[in-house]
Amino acid sequence: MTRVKICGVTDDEDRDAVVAAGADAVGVIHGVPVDTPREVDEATAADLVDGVPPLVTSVLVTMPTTVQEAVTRVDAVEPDAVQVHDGLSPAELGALDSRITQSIVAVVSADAPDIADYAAHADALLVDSVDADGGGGTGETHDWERTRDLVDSLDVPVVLAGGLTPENVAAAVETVDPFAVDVASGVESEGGRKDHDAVERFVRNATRATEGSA
Ligand SMILES: O=C(O)c1ccccc1N[C@@H]1O[C@H](COP(=O)(O)O)[C@@H](O)[C@H]1O
Repeated sequence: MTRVKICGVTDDEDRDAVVAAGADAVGVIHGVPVDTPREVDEATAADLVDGVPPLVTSVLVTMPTTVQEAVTRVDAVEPDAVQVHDGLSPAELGALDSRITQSIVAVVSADAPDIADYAAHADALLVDSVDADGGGGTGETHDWERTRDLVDSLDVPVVLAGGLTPENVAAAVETVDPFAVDVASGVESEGGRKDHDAVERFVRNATRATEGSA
């Protein structure tokens, strides 16, 4: 069954709507050196994570430049998992793993040369359409067939992200058969605000596609 993560909530109302829609995971973005309306400050990130109920996974999405920076953010926000975009090498992810109890989701571009190295040092891989600054939230899709190959060849869970919407998520699930799908800008009414109807449709369409392929 393909799970669903909705990323980039910025207030309690959107977080609660994402949970009510049936998402498996909620992403909070903090500590990213890119210009995005979805980033929140440390205190807001910690409050949003604190309000995620049991049995739903809270994910801190961040772009640290050092292991210590990642540890400091994880300790402050206390998520269930940390999603690391850019900045850390596979070996540094291994070092991070020894210093935190949270699961690590490593973000890679579908055409990166060192995907297997990241897979060896992470609990899951998130394959995204990464921009020139290493950030996500691009709203762009990538070659889903390449990600399907990763699903078939790697042992770690693979999360599909990049340009997903309520309209294309069913086709994405059918093509890639990922462990989970992840969306940020594709379910917004404006930058940083979730469209609750779109969130519900995204979760429903991803779930129905999963049931159809079972
Ligand atoms: O969403 C952002 O602004 C962002 C900024 C920096 C790093 C990661 C970010 N988001 C992640 O990118 C994926 C894909 O986003 P989209 O659906 O294409 O808009 C998103 O799921 C976040 O995990």
